Amino acid sequence: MFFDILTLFPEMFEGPFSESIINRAREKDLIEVKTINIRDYAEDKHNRTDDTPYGGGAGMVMKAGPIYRAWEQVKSQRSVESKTILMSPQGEQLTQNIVNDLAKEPGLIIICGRYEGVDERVRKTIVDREISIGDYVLTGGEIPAMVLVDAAARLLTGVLGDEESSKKDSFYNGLLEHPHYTRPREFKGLKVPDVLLSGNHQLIERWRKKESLRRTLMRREDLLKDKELTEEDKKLLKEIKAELKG
Ligand SMILES: NC(=O)c1ccc(NCc2ccccc2)nc1
Repeated sequence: MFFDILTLFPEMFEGPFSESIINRAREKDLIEVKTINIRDYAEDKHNRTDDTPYGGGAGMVMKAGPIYRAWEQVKSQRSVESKTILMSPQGEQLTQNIVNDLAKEPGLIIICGRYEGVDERVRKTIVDREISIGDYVLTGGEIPAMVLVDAAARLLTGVLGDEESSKKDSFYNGLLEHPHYTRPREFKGLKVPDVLLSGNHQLIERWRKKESLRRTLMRREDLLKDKELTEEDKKLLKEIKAELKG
């Protein structure tokens, strides 16, 4: 899978993508990450990539021309079709389901806006999907782009070793993850739950499922609404609610 990232700050990607999992994935040719500097496609003598907003008001808007020309360039260099994503606060909220979909694409072109945003003609001509990583404004779309690349790349076969499997992920089955423990058995007077030491894998799986449901009920009841619950889930939830009544 390839990620062609259109940005004014390519060097921002050096650090995060030269470390750990993403780097290993790049070395194993599982992913290719290319950054394209939008400024290289500015055409006026001042190399402008932004300008003042029509209609007045504070701030600057990214010009459509340089983004469009950078986009044409990366498009022309890829033999397979790819979706173009704009990272922006006006986008649809990124969820694991959206990441699962996007990770199936052969590649993505990701536009990182700056300033107050990008000229609307960018959306109208080349953007297939506009995505937000949350309801807050950042100085640019670069960090959201890193989030999207990280979340998608880790789902690709071979990127995570089996010790880091993404299969049982919290959002993979629509629930929050159960508590995790590792050595030592006691830390600051807090013991590991006996069931986890029992070696009884059926009991352990039941405990994990129940704790996932408990945590989801306590922290993210909204996730429970979207999930089809199995008979076992319903039974465990009944137990949890009875325990909450004390
Ligand atoms: N919440 C997000 O995903 C996000 C994305 C980008 C961003 N800032 C750059 C920008 C602002 C407006 C329009 C397009 C890009 N801030 C937050």
